[in-house]
Formats: sequence, structure tokens, C-alpha cells
Amino acid sequence: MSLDQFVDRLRNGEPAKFPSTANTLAWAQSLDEQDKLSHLRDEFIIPTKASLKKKSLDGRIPGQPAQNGVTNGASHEGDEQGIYFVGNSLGAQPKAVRQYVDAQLETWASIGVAGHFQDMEESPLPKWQDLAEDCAKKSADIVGSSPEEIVIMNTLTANLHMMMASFYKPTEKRHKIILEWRPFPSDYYAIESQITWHGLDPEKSMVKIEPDDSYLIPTERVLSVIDEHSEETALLLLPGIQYFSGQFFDMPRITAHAKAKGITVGWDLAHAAGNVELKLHDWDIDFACWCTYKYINAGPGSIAGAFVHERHGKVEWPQGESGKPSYRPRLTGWYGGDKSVRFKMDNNYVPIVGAGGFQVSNPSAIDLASLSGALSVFNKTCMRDLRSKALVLTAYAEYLLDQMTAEFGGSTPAFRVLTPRDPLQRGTQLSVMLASEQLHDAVSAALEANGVMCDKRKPNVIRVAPVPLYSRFEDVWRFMEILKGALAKLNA
Ligand SMILES: Cc1ncc(COP(=O)(O)O)c(C=O)c1O
Ligand SMILES: Nc1ccccc1C(=O)C[C@H](N)C(=O)O
Repeated sequence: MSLDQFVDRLRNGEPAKFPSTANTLAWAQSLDEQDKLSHLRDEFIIPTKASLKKKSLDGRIPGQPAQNGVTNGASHEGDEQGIYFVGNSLGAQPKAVRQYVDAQLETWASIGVAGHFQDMEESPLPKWQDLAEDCAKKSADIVGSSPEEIVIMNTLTANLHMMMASFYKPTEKRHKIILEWRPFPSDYYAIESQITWHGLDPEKSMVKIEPDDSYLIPTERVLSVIDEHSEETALLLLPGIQYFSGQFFDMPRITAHAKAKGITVGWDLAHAAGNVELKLHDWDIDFACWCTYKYINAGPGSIAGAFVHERHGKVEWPQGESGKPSYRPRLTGWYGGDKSVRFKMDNNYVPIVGAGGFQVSNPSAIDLASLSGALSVFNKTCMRDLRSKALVLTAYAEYLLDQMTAEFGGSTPAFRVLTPRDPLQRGTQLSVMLASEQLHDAVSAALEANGVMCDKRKPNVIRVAPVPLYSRFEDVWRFMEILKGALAKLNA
């Protein structure tokens, strides 16, 4: 079967049915040969086995000649690349990021403050005033919205607060926020503190959806919790993909259900943006927030994105007479103000129409350059193609893991996969729970020693994310060989 046929099967909800030869390196490489996205790997700098051990910059500091003959930003030629399966925490560095940031530094050095209003020839970026909108435009297809429904600002948790400031309006009757039992702690703190900030009691206003007997939360359970609390709930705030289990929630179904009950719906897309296909506008979501350092690869702590549905971004002017415009209440700052009045300094705030009206500050041009560089890679492909490849990459990883379970089975399997078995209910990530903490530590050490980067969650989970932009089927196969070797050694 060809790569395309595997994609079709998985998209149709059918099992991939890998052949018995699929556990060979040659078979993995044959899929890489069919992969029309394979060239995108060259857009990235993948840490190498040697670079992973480095403790100093070795003269690779901008403005100084490299001491080891390697130019800044070039990949470490001749040195074997590691396996980078940790894009669910921090995406690998796109080569374009350095180029875009350098262009920005050059603009700043050359024309100083004028860079705010002046385009520079040959720069891949527009003037600083237009940079955030430029990034919004480049992000629209990734999340399925219009560019005007996106604002690029701040960081994820800060944006969750900004959005809740506008969208969480508790009343005596409707004051609850529905969340899942164990969101990423930052989301939990954000929700809890919003509730206390309104003078309410988190014990009474936080509704946590519990999982089934594993770590997964069935859609039916989400819907029934919504039904149970519908009259008192002001906001539903869930992750598109749960960071720990990798579960991809049925966003359109859950959103439609909650909205039909009069509940405002927000999503945290930290693990979903750039990972799975999203249609935020069509799904009628009220707001969503995401970071850009995971699957979007804009760098540690990079500037984040938020979606505000177009119906919430409207600015209404009174008919006929001149009067104050009306718009959705929010926390405001001058960069959310319409560009025509932003520099008037007359204290008459008029927001930009759309999500841009939620911007508060002058966003960092360096941060935006980094994001723009990262997004330029997405412009060479599309989410549909990335998702197609990811479906097969992850199913292949699951297949090899299952083979290993059979091999190291016995009465207690060495590990189990927590992530949903249905490919359409997960992104690229598989969360693997090892049978014990000792096993986890031994496996982690073996992976590290062999140049594998993946996320280890104490006490006993590793999260493995073969990101389609820069991962190969060969990497999946090699990863599994290393894991198998570690388990065999422990079994011996
Ligand atoms: C679901 C989720 N929420 C929040 C965060 C943290 O966000 P911030 O960028 O605000 O540190 C992360 C990861 O860091 C995350 O995975
Ligand atoms: N920002 C970080 C800084 C250091 C280490 C990890 C992170 C993460 O982003 C973790 C990620 N949210 C996760 O789901 O694991």
C-alpha cells in the first residue's frame, strides 16, 4: 500500500493495516521516499548528537567568527542529527527564524525608530506597525479563520486572562466555568484566579470533567456535564488537545452543544495549533488562545495568538448623529486602537475592528520576526498535507509500539499507550506510560544517550511527538529500535 492509501484509510477511520515488513528500516525509508513533504526537514535545524552534549556556544555568537568552522545557523554538517520528538514542548528551530530576526535587527540598526513606519526593501517583513497583522494573515489557514479574527500578542496564559476578562462575565445565576479535571496547571491557575478575582468561590464555580477509568474523557461525558450545569455555566474552557494524554477533543460537537445552552466557549489550542486541522470560524467558537513555541516553532516563549470570532469584534457606530461607538467590553491599550487614531493622543479609544482590537501594547518586533519566520515554513505547505503525513507517522509509531508490547508482554506489559487509539482523536503525540518509575528512568537515560529528545513526565510517562514538518518515518523506526534495545537490556 502507498503512503497516500494509508492516509485515505486513516482519514476514513479505518485501521492502517501495516504489512509485516513494516518493522524494517527499508520499509520506513520507502515511506520517506514517497513523502512529498520530506524537503521541509531542510528548513529546520535539528539538534545533533554532538550539539546535544554541548555546554558552551563555541564561538557561535553572532558577530564573531565561528571557531569550529561552522557558520552561525547552519546545521551541524557531518554530525549525525538526533531524533527530535519533542515539538509538543518546543518546536525545532526553522532556519528562516534567524534570517527574519537578522533582517529586523538590520532595520533597527539602519533606520532606528523609523522602522515603525517604513518598509525596507529586501526585508522579508513589512514595517513594524504592520507586523502583527502580517503574522495574523499567515496564521489564518493554520487555525481556520479570517486574518481579522486573529490577534498576535503576549503569551498564552496572559491571553487566556485577557480573553476571560472580556468573555467571562459571571452573574449570580451563571457563574461557573467548566474545565477538565487536570488541565495544564497554568490554565487551572488562570481559571481559578479569574473566579476568585470576581469574588467567587472556586469550589462552587469550577466544574471539572472527570475522565473515564483511563486518562481520556469521552465526548458524551463532556456533553452530559454541560447538560448538568447548563443553567449556571458562564464559560466552557477546554484544551483542543489535552497536553498529557494527547486526546483531541471533538471541538465542533462540544462547541455546538454548549452554545445551544447559552454557554460561551473558549479553547486552549497550545497543543492543537499547527498540529491538527482546525476551523475556528466555522465551528462558531467564541475565542481561542494558543502558544507558538510548540508546533508553530517560533522559539521559546514566543509571542502567542488568539482568535476572537468576528461577531465579537464588531464596532457599531450610532446611526445618524455623532456619538460614541459601541463594542464588546475588554481590557484596552493603545495598540488595540484603530491605526488612524492610534497616534492622535486624544484619549478617544476606537478599537480596530476584529481581534486586532484586543491588542493592548506595542508588540515586540523581534518576537514577531521570529514568528513570521516560523510561519513562512507553513506557507510552503498546508495543514491538510501536514495532518495527512502526521496521521500515518503516528499510526506507524503506534504500530511499532504494539509490536513491542507483544514482544515484551508477559503478565505485566512494560508500557501502555494513554493516547486515544482512534487516529482522528489525537494529534501527533503518543503518551506512553511505563510500568514503573525505574523503567521510565532507564528508558529516558537510553533515549538521551542515543540523541533522542522527547518529553519525560515524572513519574512514568514519556510523550513522543513525531512532528510531520521535520520528522521522518525512519526517525520513528530508529526511535523504536532504541526503545526496544533499552527494554531488552532491562529484561535480560
Ligand atoms: C495547555 C497549556 N497551557 C498553558 C501552557 C503555558 O503557557 P505559557 O505560554 O503562558 O507559559 C502550556 C505550555 O507551556 C500548555 O501546554
Ligand atoms: N514552556 C515550557 C518551558 C520549559 C519546559 C516545557 C515547557 C512547555 O511548554 C511544556 C508544555 N506546555 C507541555 O505540554 O509539556
